[in-house]
Amino acid sequence: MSARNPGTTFDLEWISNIRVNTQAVLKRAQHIQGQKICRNQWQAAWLLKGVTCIDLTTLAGDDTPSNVHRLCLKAIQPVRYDLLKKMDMHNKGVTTAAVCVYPSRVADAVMLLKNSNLPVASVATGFPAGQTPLETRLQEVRRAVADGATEIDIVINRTLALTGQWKAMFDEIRQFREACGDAHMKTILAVGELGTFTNVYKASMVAMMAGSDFIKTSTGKEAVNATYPVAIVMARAIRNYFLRTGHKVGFKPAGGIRTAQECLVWLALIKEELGNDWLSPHLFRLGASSLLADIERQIYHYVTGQYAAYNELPIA
Ligand SMILES: O=C[C@H](O)COP(=O)(O)O
Repeated sequence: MSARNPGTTFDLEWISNIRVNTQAVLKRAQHIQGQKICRNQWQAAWLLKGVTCIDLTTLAGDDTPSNVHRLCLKAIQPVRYDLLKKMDMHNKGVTTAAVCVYPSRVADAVMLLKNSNLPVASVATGFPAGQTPLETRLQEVRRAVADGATEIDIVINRTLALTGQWKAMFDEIRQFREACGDAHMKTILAVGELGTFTNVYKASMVAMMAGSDFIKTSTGKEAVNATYPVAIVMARAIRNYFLRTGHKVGFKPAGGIRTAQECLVWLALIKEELGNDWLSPHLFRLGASSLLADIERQIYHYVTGQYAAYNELPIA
């Protein structure tokens, strides 16, 4: 993780005159999606970079110690040994960036990962809706930290954002930040529920002023989750926050990211909008529960060159 973001005092001026140019954002997103991301020979290497940035996630009602156990084993060895060997990466300790679970499963994950360097991230603050009393949300953060989570993914209070109560939102996030103690805090904006790009920009800036170490798009439970236009808006807020304060805040798209191709687009977007410094797990995470399988499949194709022959297609 990057150096902690100490935050600033609340500065209304930073957000009061913001009007995001929707057309310009959409055009930029189209450009990034439409371009050829990288040459074929580099795809496996980029995908491996993507793997190291994944917060491997399970956030389901039927989570149990055993599926968290499997998740942790996968996080420790996300890509088959023979594939890593072909890429000469078998001795490099390739893992995902972290695992991400509900607070009740933190202790299971911590126990499984105690001999690895892998951090356990916990969602908290009434994830996904955040509609519980403030004291309950704070208590949930403290409990997850006490159980061993070193990263906390909080959700913002969308009611405050949608009613323009930015100072109140700042104050809440500040309290979450204090409750996190030494744990890093990722702040989930739930962008699909914020209505406008302008609100997304303002919420990003308020979250960073309040001391978030990362800003994250979505819980994965909203109708609309991580999209490229919204990511451009958040990346520009991160850039402006850096220019004003000198602090680099990380970015985590999450929700609905399923394919290797999407992973490559996300890496390209980060490289173009924020630069190479952000292309590391310290400043970039992909929150995903079902992305790894496709990445592993694509890496297999690229490093072995073994595509199924046409006459092997099961269409008899
Ligand atoms: O924070 C991570 C998200 O909840 C994961 O969403 P997903 O299950 O759509 O990959």
